[in-house]
Amino acid sequence: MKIIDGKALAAKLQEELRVRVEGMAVKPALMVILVGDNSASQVYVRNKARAAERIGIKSETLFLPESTSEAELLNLIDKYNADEQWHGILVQLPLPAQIDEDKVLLAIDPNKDVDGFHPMNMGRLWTGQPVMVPSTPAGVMEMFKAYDISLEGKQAVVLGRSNIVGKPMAQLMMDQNATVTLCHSRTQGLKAICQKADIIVSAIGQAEFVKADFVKEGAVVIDVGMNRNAEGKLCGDVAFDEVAEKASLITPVPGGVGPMTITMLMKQTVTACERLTAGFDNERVDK
Ligand SMILES: Nc1nc2c(c(=O)[nH]1)N[C@@H](CN(C=O)c1ccc(C(=O)N[C@@H](CCC(=O)O)C(=O)O)cc1)CN2
Repeated sequence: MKIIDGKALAAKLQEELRVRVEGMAVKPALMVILVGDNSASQVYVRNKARAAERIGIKSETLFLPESTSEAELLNLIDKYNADEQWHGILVQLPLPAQIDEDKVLLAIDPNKDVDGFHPMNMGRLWTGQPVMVPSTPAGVMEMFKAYDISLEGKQAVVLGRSNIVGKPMAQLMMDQNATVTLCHSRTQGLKAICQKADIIVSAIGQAEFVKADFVKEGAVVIDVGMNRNAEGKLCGDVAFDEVAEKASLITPVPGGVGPMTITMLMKQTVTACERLTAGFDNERVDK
């Protein structure tokens, strides 16, 4: 078994981005909006700001109170959509209950939607014209590339059907000619489906859900989960120690997919800047 080192790969890709940004006449700029006081989200936005700084991306984080109304947030998004100094706008999820997440994601200019969550960017991904791709699945694809994991003709299982991970993950793997089974909480015979998989990507959000008896000998196991176990320790969806004995390649948590998520967000911010400064417009299908 070999461990896929997301932290090392992220550092390498961030250094490549730093060099790319050094050569850009207009420096990319990212606006991050955090509503409320979710402690995990605070860690993530801080890590995004640090990564941006390392790469040479200008970034600002707007900390809004938990009581922020939907209208207030939508007004701010309109303001940053119109402000040419910002190439990327990101609203950290989850949002407080009074704010409709779908409305917020729809309000972000698709050209500045560095998270790739706008329905237009989702639709473009689904129809084979990706522009902005959700960072977590994009990060997993970079891991496949870096570790020479071919998806061609492989049986892949994705656990979890969220818009930000499961669905785009399945699409990206299909684009590389994998046969993908997208499983979820109502899937019957889930273990048997997993046992046939060459590649398992788990984003189900349950600590140690994927056990050794789910996994075929030699399978590749990617853990997107970010959970706390009974002792309050950060862990993924995969029972790492026992699954590692059967897998050919496996990602740890922490230090696996997480750092890649932030790196891919930075990459998309650089791309958004390049596209916007070159006058590309996502809403035109010919671009
Ligand atoms: N607007 C967005 N919101 C959320 C996204 C997203 O892509 N865009 N994804 C997640 C949170 N997330 C990024 O925002 C994220 C989660 C985890 C990590 C990470 O590096 N995890 C570390 C461990 C960190 C820790 O110690 O707690 C790791 O796995 O090594 C980065 C980004 C939901 N919201």
